[in-house]
Amino acid sequence: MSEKAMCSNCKASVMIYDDAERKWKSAGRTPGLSNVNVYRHMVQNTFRVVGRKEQDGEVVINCAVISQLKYNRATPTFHQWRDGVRTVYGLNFSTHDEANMFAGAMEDALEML
Ligand SMILES: CC[C@@H]1C=C[C@H]2CCN(C(=O)[C@@H]3CC[C@H]4C=C[C@]5(CCCN5C(=O)[C@H](Cc5ccccc5Cl)NC(C)=O)C(=O)N43)[C@@H]2C(=O)N1CC(=O)O
Repeated sequence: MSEKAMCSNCKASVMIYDDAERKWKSAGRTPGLSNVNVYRHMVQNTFRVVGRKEQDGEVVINCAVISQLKYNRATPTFHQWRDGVRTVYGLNFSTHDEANMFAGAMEDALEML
């Protein structure tokens, strides 16, 4: 397996900011919790965030982690970042612990880039 999970079992509601309407929308077909993870490609040394809905496995986020990424812990359980282009992602975590675990994986990835 060429990709390694950097954190285990973080649950969050994955949101995307709708600039036009100036409000957060749930990523994917329906609102709900997703398993979110940061994956490290062990050969290319690249990283990406993947989130799959708990209910049906729908992939609701698949976002490259680029070195310029600014990861913002807006609140202890709501973290956000911009992808390189124009999408603002928000993760509304179930618990502080999961938020800290995910943020730690993200910050580790950014240090390795
Ligand atoms: C799921 C509901 C959600 C839960 C939690 C709170 C937390 C604050 N919050 C927000 O949306 C805050 C309030 C102001 C608004 C204005 C603009 C936004 C939206 C788009 C990005 N942004 C930036 O402030 C970016 C962030 C950034 C900094 C640094 C690096 C990267 C980034 Cl992305 N700053 C720049 C300078 O771009 C924003 O996050 N905003 C959330 C929120 O109210 N709710 C409740 C609801 O919406 O009902």
